[in-house]
Amino acid sequence: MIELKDVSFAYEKNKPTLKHISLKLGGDHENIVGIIGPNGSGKSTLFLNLVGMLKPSEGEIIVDGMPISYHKRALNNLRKKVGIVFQNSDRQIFYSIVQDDIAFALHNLKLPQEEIDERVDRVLKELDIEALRDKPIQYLSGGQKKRVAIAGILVLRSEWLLLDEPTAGLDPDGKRRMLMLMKRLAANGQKIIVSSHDMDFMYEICDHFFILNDGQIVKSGRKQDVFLDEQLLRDCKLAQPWLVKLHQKLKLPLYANQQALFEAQESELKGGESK
Ligand SMILES: Nc1ncnc2c1ncn2[C@@H]1O[C@H](COP(=O)(O)OP(=O)(O)OP(=O)(O)O)[C@@H](O)[C@H]1O
Repeated sequence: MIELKDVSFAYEKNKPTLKHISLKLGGDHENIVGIIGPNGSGKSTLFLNLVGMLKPSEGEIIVDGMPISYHKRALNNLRKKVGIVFQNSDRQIFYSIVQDDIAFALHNLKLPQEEIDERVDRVLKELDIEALRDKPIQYLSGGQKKRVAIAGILVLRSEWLLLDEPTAGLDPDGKRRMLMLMKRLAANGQKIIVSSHDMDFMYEICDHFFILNDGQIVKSGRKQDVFLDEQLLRDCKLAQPWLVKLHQKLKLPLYANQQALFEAQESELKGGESK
């Protein structure tokens, strides 16, 4: 469980970017938590506070019952628990060849070579990037770099995975793969915190949401709690997912994902045919 207690953060004195945030992450049935909010609302700043790269100006962050300690060794231990994939993949790629980059943090942890090889092999397969194994990173596309950056964090097998805009720059197939990967990880018990401006993606993947606006949490809850309030979404410059629009404008049931909608329509069509 990660708990924020009255956390504020300011890059510049007296101009807080995060304002008195109190929340709990990692409750039952909340494997994938979404942080949504307009540009500049503080999502990335919140993520950097969660991994100890920024320190709250006020309040504290408690991970598994212990307040984050900002000493070097404590922060190294925290990174084993909470991994982050930045919005900009270049920020976390250090080595020139894909497999060396993915193995980098594992060498730092001084794991035996055999285990490093096994973990790297597995993650290359999982992300379907085995063909990139020996490629120089400078020749990869943006979407490929994103997958390498994610691989470099997944190998650490941290309990928490923070994904800042994981679908930015991905084509529709890349987005679909990301969705499947996150579902697979969550089904295996991985706790994920994700932020994205793609509301259809977030609606489908997240179990629980926090809306951040101007550094404050203005709403939290499940899909139906946060996405049915049109006025709130407008105030926070957020789009309504298409499944929510179908529900509100066409009075269809509120489907959790497009598969549920298609299955329901299909069985209705079949029912009509058999009459
Ligand atoms: N290193 C920094 N120094 C000073 N101000 C910063 C710094 N990084 C971010 N900010 C400011 O903090 C505010 C929140 O930025 P942040 O990147 O956390 O927002 P965000 O919600 O992630 O935005 P986006 O959706 O555009 O990624 C913005 O006003 C931004 O200009």
